[in-house]
Amino acid sequence: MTAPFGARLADAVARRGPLCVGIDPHAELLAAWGLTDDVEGLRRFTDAVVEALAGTVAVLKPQSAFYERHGARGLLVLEDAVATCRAAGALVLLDAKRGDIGSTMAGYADVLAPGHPMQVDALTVSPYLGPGSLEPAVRTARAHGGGLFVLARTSNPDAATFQHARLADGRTVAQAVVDTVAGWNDPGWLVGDPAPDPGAHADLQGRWGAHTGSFGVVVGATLAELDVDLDGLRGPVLAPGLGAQGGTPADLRRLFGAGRAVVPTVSRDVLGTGPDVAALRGAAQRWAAELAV
Ligand SMILES: O=C(O)c1cc(=O)[nH]c(=O)n1[C@@H]1O[C@H](COP(=O)(O)O)[C@@H](O)[C@H]1O
Repeated sequence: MTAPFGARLADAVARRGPLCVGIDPHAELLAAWGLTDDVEGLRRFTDAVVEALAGTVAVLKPQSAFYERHGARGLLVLEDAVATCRAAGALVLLDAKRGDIGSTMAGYADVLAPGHPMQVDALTVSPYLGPGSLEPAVRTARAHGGGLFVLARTSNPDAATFQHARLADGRTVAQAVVDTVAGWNDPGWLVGDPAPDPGAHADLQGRWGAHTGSFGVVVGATLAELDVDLDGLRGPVLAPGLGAQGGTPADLRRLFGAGRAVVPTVSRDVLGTGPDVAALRGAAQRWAAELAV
């Protein structure tokens, strides 16, 4: 059986460092690389990023939107890239921000299961329909060693409009999302589900301490201050918003300090250095080095 995602992530980070690079083939980037905005351009862009980074970066995060906009043939490009990345030792986090009623969510979550033509290691999901709506995805993830990253406090400027709304108990929506995900990282959650063996990867837990759960949250690196309490999460934090959205390594340190399992993710700031494969690799290495300070 595949090891739990949290353990596999801790392992990948121990070997390759925590950086995640997003594969976001924007039309503007295709043009900047001298490529056509079609499936051929998409494939050449993706191949270059995968060649540059799949052997060195811990996590690659393809943005589904930019493949879907090219139709079924765009998804074939994504499918090939996912398989190549995983074969090269990178974890693949599919950024599709899925979220629907539970019965439909089960279908979306199949992307974490063996036999799916595009099986990935983890998926971004939206909690807008309520905690129960995501439970089928939690079950699938648990059964197959997959992971979920749930949008909690996102990097976009107006995120707080909804995410700072308060529940009857006084918590913000963002905090309620974090607390829900923390519950999923408790192996006792969902009695009867196959729980990860907490002893199997004890050797990997040194670096990230107890933060090796398979269920993480998204918290932007662009926040003025950390306005959610992550102490009980026991899982990873995906931190987007670096580079193009203004977030810096110093912001990451200011917001999250040390001792948390933070996966910083950068897309355009790395991708903009292409199409040269060495330049892409160099940009990712520069980010990794700055983040390590
Ligand atoms: O889930 C995400 O990855 C995500 C969450 C969030 O709060 N903000 C955010 O920018 N993202 C994604 O992260 C990527 C950021 O891209 P860059 O701004 O180019 O680094 C995009 O694919 C976004 O969809």
